[in-house]
Amino acid sequence: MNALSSLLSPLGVGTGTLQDTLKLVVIGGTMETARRASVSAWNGFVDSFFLTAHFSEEDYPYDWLMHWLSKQPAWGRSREFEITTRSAGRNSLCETTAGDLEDDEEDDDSLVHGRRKRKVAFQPSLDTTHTIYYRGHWLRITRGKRYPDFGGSTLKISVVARNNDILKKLVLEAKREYEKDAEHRVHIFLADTTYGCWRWNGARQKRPMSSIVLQPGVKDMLLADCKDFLCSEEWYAERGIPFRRGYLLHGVPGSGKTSLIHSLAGELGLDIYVVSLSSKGMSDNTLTTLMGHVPTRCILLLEDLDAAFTRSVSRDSSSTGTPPATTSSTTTSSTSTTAESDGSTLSLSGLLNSLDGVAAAEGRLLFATTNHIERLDPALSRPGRMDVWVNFTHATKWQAEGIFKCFFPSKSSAVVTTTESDTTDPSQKNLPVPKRKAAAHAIPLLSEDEISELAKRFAAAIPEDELSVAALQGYLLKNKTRPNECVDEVDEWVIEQRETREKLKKEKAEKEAKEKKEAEEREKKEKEEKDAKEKEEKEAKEKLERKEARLKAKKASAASKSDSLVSVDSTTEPTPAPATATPTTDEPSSSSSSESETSTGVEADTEESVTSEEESDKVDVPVKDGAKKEKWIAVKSQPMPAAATPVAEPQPETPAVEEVAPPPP
Ligand SMILES: Nc1ncnc2c1ncn2[C@@H]1O[C@H](COP(=O)(O)OP(=O)(O)OP(=O)(O)O)[C@@H](O)[C@H]1O
Repeated sequence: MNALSSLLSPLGVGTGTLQDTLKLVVIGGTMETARRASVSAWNGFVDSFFLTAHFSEEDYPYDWLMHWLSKQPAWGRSREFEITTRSAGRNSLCETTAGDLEDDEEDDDSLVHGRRKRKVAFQPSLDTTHTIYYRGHWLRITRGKRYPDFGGSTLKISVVARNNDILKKLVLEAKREYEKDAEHRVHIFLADTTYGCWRWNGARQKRPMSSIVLQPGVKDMLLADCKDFLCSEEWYAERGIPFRRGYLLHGVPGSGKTSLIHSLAGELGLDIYVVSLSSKGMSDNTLTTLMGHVPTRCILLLEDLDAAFTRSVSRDSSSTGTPPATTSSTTTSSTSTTAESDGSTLSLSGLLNSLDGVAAAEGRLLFATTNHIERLDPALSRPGRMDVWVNFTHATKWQAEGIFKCFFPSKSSAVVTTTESDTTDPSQKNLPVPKRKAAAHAIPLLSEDEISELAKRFAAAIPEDELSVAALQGYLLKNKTRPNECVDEVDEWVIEQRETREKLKKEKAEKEAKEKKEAEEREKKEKEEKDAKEKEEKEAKEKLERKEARLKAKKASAASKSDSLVSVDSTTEPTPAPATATPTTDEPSSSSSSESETSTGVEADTEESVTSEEESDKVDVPVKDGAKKEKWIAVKSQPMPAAATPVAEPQPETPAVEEVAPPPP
């Protein structure tokens, strides 16, 4: 210590200060170690005594528990919140929590500037733990993230208990409550082709069956068939028939196909899984994966089945899937290009396999809708895949009357709060339940007789099977507060509709004719261009061939020339010494050919050049002094036997390759 104090004395630090600092360090360290030890001991204790259950956002129990938790006051009293206006999970029911801001809002349905007020809700933050007392047990509940980067919530519930009975009770209770609250909603799931999974798209209010007006018996038949199917699993199993049922709803647009499916889903308490076959990235594999992940009891909806066929859904790689008569080459090429460009490689066989292949889910009700049944491949619509076919037509008079009664409930039905009414008319059975809150607009309530009378008059004015039910609905919506005027003006409206339809038809025909004309012109132009190109190519080819022929001829003539020279040299008398020096062997031909090329063209050139070369052995060459001399060519490189070439006697003045002057005549 003395040594230490002597060491520190020059620095001005006293021994006492140092000691105090050391003491603080030791005490602090000890305390931190003790804290960590106790935390880890507590965690060990928790791990050994607590039962822990994990719930993932992708599965239903998560929704049940989130819904249950949202009703627990302790969950709402959390001291760390996320404030959100968005739905956290697939169940919009779970976004409201106890203690949310809605308590202060008087009217949920009130509108601000024509928009519904946004609901603001508290949600306990991620990674915070809440303790809730439930049936004599303390539950420790933590909401966490499944993947730190990609999101996806999980729920962890721990409880001190000997067995997991308490957790089972909790999940069952949460499920019951959820189902009770979700009773009036239909959940919609959409196919995500990127990840090959289903995404929750929203929960819609159930649509009463009574609001769908179809020909008598159609709704009842469908409902009974679906119910019968859902409770016949054993019957199917005993007979070895795959437990699936398919319904094909086909017919004109706006006739209630989709609405009926929504309504049936509500009535049967099923969720709807919608897949669009023409969506981007749809392939055989994706579809098979999606179909394999459809839950057992649900409605699988393939909307606008025929639309898939305009996107080259083919049974094999070469066919388009559409009946041959309707397949134009242009359509095929354009559709296949589109399919390739957006990565859609769905084939009809892939679709069929996914519907009833080994991996296809059982227990689901398959509904397919189409506006063009004639475009469907028979394999797709055969019994076993589509067991029940329902045709939807334009509105009949019966439907017109029914829909009018739906829009203008009579005094007596307006006060009925249940969905059952005692009228004998099936279209009046299960009239839509009156809204909980009075509508902003005042609908004059007429007596039942008055409404019946008006409905009959309305139906009489509607032409049979000419206008869609959706169109009638549009007209009634426009006149929802004026039942009498609505009927008075309906004749006028029908005329208007006809005129509009005619106009649209005419415009469409004109547009089509214009497009056709343009297409023809384009085709003609393309053909002309193609012909011109072909002609050009042909000419170029011919020119090339002629050139090649000329070259060949040149070569041949050169060869024959040298041969003939050799033979001439060897047989003729020796030539006297040349008068003038001559250029090399090819000089005469090249000069004459170039001359002819410029003057007479290619053919003349070829002939002339050949002729000139042929004649070049012996040409009358005008000599300066006017005397005509014969032109002789000798090739130096040609070895000539000494005995046979007396003319080749080397002359001292004669160059090696030269034009020799023939002997004077
Ligand atoms: N038979 C009907 N009964 C009641 N409402 C109908 C009926 N038909 C059509 N509608 C109304 O018309 C609108 C369009 O109906 P929906 O979408 O069901 O027709 P769709 O046949 O599926 O048409 P698309 O073939 O174009 O998809 C909806 O708002 C629906 O309320």
